[in-house]
Amino acid sequence: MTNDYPLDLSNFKFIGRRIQVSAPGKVILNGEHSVVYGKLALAASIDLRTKVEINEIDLRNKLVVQFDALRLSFQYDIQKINEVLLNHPLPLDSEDLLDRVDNFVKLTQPNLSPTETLAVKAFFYLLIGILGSSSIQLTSLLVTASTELNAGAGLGSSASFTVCLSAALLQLIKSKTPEGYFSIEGYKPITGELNLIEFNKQDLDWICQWSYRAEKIIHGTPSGVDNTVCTFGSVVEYRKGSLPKLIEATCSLKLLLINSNVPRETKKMVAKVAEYRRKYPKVLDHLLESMDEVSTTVIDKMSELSQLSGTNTDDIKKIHKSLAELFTINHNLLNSIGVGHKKLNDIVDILAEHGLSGKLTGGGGGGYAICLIPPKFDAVCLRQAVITLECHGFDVVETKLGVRGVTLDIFA
Ligand SMILES: Nc1ncnc2c1ncn2[C@@H]1O[C@H](COP(=O)(O)OP(=O)(O)O)[C@@H](O)[C@H]1O
Ligand SMILES: C[C@@](O)(CCOP(=O)(O)O)CC(=O)O
Repeated sequence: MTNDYPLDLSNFKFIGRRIQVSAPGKVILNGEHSVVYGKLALAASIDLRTKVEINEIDLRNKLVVQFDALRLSFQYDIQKINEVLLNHPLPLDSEDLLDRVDNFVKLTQPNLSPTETLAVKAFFYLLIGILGSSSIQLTSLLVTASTELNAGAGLGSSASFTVCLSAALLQLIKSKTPEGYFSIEGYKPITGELNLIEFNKQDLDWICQWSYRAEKIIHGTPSGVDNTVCTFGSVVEYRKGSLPKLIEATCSLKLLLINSNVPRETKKMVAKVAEYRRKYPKVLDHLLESMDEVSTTVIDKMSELSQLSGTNTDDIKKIHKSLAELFTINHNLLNSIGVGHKKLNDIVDILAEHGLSGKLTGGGGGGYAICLIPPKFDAVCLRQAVITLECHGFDVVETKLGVRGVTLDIFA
């Protein structure tokens, strides 16, 4: 199969449903990697989004797909997909579905790069699992994904992508089966009034669950924090197996996102920590436990911060100093478990020279670092820090935290 990127989208005539959804990326403020082992993490959505569109098109018997972030386009005959993947539908939680998709992608697109393969597998897994759990037939579709996030850099691009795909496919089946029932046994019916204007709590729970399953393909053993934040948005206290808790206070925090421009893959970094833990279980468990303590202390400090009024300037300063120190401790702990990088340390050093504190975020080994900007921080000094970082080849953007989760932006 050839890569036809970029497709001339004006060649397609839209004839039926038009669905566009978007979901934010995320930053982990504290607790990356330790969260995989059941420790506490604090994460927040950011103001950079992924967008997925599904359009029914006037092109007989074709599924056309384009992923801008990977500069990848491909087309399939629907008949082939039906024969191999959909004729005997399997629910999303079936191991056999994963094997079926694996073989299908290997056979039909053997020349994809490893990153492309992961994205294409996640796509087919969701498409087949979700459509296969409903009574609707696959019709000719154009599916496009684009993003403001740098993929594979620690800002949750993969979760943002799988959340959007899950949401767009859910909207498709909701709009085509107004009775709102999945047809496969074992799937609970969507109950309550059918709402085609926005996603309700029950929809969001499905989207979150499905994207978690697809994240497993891309990540290996995801903790679930990324898909939770990308689905629900906000600032979230997250521990695997417990209900996520929203934290309001941190929404006013400002953050710099600094791209080290060093490529890496989350899956490999998570595997590296697992290997360290296998070799040195006691050492690693103590380090992971310390990360848990860091997250707990940060959450306590943020809750103290939310109780102070704007006039307690000394107390506010003191808490921000503690948050900065805890960021540094967290960064050093992440270095100790093997997910640091020299460039990330350079970023943290440059920030420190300007009176700021930073840490790596997400999978590490490259990708992004983050820096909390204390309130009333000297604007000239902040500008200087940004200029110095840029002179060293790092890209810097300021972002808002705690934005909305997945949204239905167009439905026609
Ligand atoms: N917008 C997108 N379109 C297609 N695939 C994507 C997109 N965003 C992420 N991916 C997939 O997710 C992988 C990156 O995941 P990961 O290494 O976890 O990084 P991140 O920290 O950005 O989530 C990419 O290599 C690709 O396979
Ligand atoms: C390392 C980890 O804690 C976060 C990964 O974040 P990202 O995919 O690199 O954005 C893994 C996880 O929580 O699943």
